[in-house]
Amino acid sequence: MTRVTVENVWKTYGKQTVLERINFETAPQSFISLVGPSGCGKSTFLRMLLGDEKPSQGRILVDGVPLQAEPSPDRGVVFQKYSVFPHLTALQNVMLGLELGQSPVLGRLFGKKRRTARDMSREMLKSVGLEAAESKYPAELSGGMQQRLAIAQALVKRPKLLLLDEPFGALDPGIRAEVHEILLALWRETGMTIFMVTHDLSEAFKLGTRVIAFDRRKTRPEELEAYGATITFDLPVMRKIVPPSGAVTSPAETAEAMPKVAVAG
Ligand SMILES: Nc1ncnc2c1ncn2[C@@H]1O[C@H](COP(=O)(O)OP(=O)(O)OP(=O)(O)O)[C@@H](O)[C@H]1O
Repeated sequence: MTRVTVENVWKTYGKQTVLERINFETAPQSFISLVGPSGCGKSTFLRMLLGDEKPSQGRILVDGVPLQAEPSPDRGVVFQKYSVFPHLTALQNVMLGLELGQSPVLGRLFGKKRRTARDMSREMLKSVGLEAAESKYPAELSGGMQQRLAIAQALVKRPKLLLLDEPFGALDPGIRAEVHEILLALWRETGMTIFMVTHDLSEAFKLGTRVIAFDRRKTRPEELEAYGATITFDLPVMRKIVPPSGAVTSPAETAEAMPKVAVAG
C-alpha cells in the first residue's frame, strides 16, 4: 500500500512560479482528484509525480523514499489522448508495457517470458472488457475503448501509482460512466494510489477519496509571475471502500485529511 508525501514543493520555470508550498500526505489506497483552473499547474504536478519534471524546491517521497527523477514501472500514466500506439494492436499495446520494462533495449521478449507477458496482457484486456478486441488497432476502437486500452497498458505493470491527466475529458457521459466503473473496480482490486487531474468537479467527487484544489492566492497581473498556485482546498470524500477481502471500511484518509477552508485569495 503506497503512501505519497509531498514536502514543501515549489516549481518555477525561469521567473515564473507555477506552484508553491505544496504539502500533503496520502493515506494508502487513496484516489486523489486534482482540480483547479486552467494553467494552475495540475499537469506540472502530475509530471513531477511521474518523474518527468523535478521540483525546483522541496521533495516528493513514495513510501518514505525520494521519488526517482525518471519514469519507473512503479508509476503508470494515462493522458486524455495519444496514450496508446496507433500502429500496434490492442494486445501488442498492452504487451509493450511489459516488454519495455523487462527488455528496455530490444523492447521484445522471447520464449516463456513472452508467453507469460501475453497471458498477463490478455488477462488485463479482459479486466477492462476488451478481450474480444485484442487484434484491433486503436483507430478501430471507440474513444471509450481506447481509454480502457490505455488504462490496461498502464496497469499491466502493476504500478503502485496511477497518474491520470484528464483521462475521460474526451468521452461522452454514458461511456465516461462505464469507464469510471471499470477504473473503480481495478483501483479496489489492486490497492494502488491514483492521482487524477480533472476539470469536472462531479467526476472529482464521484471517483476521489479526496479532492485537492490548486489555485493562485494572488491574481493581480503584477503578481502573476512571482506567486504560484497552492492548495486552496483539500477535502476528504466520505465514501465506503470495498477492499478485495469484501470487508467494508471507511476511507483510510478520512481521519488524517481534515477538511480545510475552501477559499482562495
Ligand atoms: N516546460 C515548461 N516550460 C515553461 N513553462 C511551462 C512548462 N510546462 C508548463 N509550463 C507553464 O506552467 C503553467 C502551468 O501549466 P500546466 O499545464 O501544469 O497547467 P494545468 O493546470 O494542467 O492547465 P490545464 O488545466 O489548462 O491543462 C502554465 O503557465 C504553463 O505555461
